[in-house]
Amino acid sequence: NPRVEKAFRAMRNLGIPDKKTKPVLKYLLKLYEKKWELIEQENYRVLADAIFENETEVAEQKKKLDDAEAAERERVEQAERMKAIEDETQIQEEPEKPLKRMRARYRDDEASPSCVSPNISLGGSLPVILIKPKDELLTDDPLRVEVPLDSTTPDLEPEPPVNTDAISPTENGVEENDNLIPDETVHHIAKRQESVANTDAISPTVSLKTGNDFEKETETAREDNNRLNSDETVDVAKGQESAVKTDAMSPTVSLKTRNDFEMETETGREEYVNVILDETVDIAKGEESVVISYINEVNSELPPSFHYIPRNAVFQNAYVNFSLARIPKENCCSTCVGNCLTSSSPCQCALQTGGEFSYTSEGTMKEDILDHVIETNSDPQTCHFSYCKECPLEKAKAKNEGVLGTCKGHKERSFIKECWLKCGCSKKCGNRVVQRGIRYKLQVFMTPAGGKGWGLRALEDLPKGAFVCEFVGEVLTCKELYNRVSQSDKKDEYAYPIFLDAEWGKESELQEDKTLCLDPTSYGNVARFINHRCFDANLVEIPVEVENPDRHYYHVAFFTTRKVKALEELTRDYGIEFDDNDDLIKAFKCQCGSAFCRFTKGSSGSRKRKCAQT
Ligand SMILES: C[S@@+](CC[C@H](N)C(=O)[O-])C[C@H]1O[C@@H](n2cnc3c(N)ncnc32)[C@H](O)[C@@H]1O
Repeated sequence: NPRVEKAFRAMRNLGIPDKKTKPVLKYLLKLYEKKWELIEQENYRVLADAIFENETEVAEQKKKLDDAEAAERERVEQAERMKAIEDETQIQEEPEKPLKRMRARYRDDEASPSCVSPNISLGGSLPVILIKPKDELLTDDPLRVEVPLDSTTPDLEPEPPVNTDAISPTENGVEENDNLIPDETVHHIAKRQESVANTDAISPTVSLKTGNDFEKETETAREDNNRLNSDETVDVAKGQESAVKTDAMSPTVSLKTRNDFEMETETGREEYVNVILDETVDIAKGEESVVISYINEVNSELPPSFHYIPRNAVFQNAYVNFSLARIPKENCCSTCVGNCLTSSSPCQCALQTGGEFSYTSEGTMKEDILDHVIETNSDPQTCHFSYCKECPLEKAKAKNEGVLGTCKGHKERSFIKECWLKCGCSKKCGNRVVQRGIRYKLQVFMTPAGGKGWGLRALEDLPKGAFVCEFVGEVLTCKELYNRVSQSDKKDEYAYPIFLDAEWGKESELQEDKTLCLDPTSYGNVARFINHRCFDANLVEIPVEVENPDRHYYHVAFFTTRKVKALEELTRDYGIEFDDNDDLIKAFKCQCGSAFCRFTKGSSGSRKRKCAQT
């Protein structure tokens, strides 16, 4: 059946192996009474969501069953111990004769054959514990019954045999390479527990609905995600606690609860159990609110080793000081309640950015603000630069080269100012987007052969102005970065750092510990996989002020410059100049494919480079 094959192919493209797709597809076909169009719409979204949700639910059930098994084993062992004690005690309670016999035996062996104290009395009535045969069910949970998939769902449309050659290399990679991984601390393969913890936030109580209901629900959940819930005002934690998780919850539909399943056919249960057995791969090791999978359909390479961190971490000498005292009153909206975006007049935080919030109520960046940033990036004439008297970058280079070069200029940037701790609003306030973390499903994937190595893409369509992820790494001083890179024998493998240089040129005396950059090479997040594209990249980096009014340190966030389709590679302009041999990290041979590629056309000067850096 070509429709079955198409569905498998669509799921493979999302990194979902056929063996996971098969049971859920069967289930949905049955549920939707073979109305394929409900499954096929939005590029098989119902199917993909059901697989993701099913995995979580099933993993939880598996854990419960494992716990029940362990408890049962413990009960059995306890029963055996009690039985042994009872036997011993009965011996002691026998009349004189056997007791004497025992004494005589002790004397002979000069050691007690038993550790039972003569004082122990069990009162004669031990509980009766039935020991079940080993292969019997240890719980009465029908989900334990594992039946081969092939014997299920007689009413599924006939399928063509699955081509095992075409099975996703991810699946093979996981199974075959799992035990080759030497270090548990690296991110390669998240263990099942991590994925369970990570998807905790997904409600198991939502049932699958038919087509329209499903769409409505998805839509509503997405809106809920982005809009303020009016009840927040009564939430003492202002949504900072569990809401952090639910915030980021994927607005999709879960498979049924166990009870629902019990009411289903035998088939439903069998499929449910079979999905348990698959490992989930999460590059983020459960650190994000969404699972970040990886897939390699090109070769057998695994993603590079690094420590996944969801937030920046200071390496050593960088001066990054967050304290409530350092945030002046006028930099926060302490009297606000709920959602600042819905207030009739701009709050203090909005006043920091000209009285206007940067975000829409849907959680995307406002189009005019975004367009302005994109325009200034692409048009060198509109860029404004400030120049350092003694540029920290040049000073750091001079340590190696002995000559102090002149500052090439630092672009003046438009900042986003988000609400933070000292603000009165809720965590769900519409002016808190970047700090709530990744919410779209992302995937690390191997770009086509001979290309750019690993890249990043989304598994769902993204609107224009969507926040994709932050650029997270170690916070280093320029000096530390230069020392680190110049001493490294793997200069080519450096993930491009970002300099937090928005204020550098404005200060006459810039302290060394305040000239900062972010290096994601060893400690970073998913942004370290974003490849470069000259000028017309679909992501733009925007500085975000969150917890610190001091612009020596800020966050760097990536937003989409236009609508981006699911599976399209996400790219950013690194701002490198390909003919600049002066750079510490050597430029690569650019394969971005852009009509404006600076590598193929020859680099056109430092101003363009600085513009592209945002
Ligand atoms: C920040 S990493 C991006 C992730 C990287 N592709 C990987 O496999 O880990 C930067 C490296 O990716 C490669 N890269 C990024 N953009 C590229 C492009 N447009 N053309 C060729 N290689 C690129 C270069 O090797 C570069 O040093």
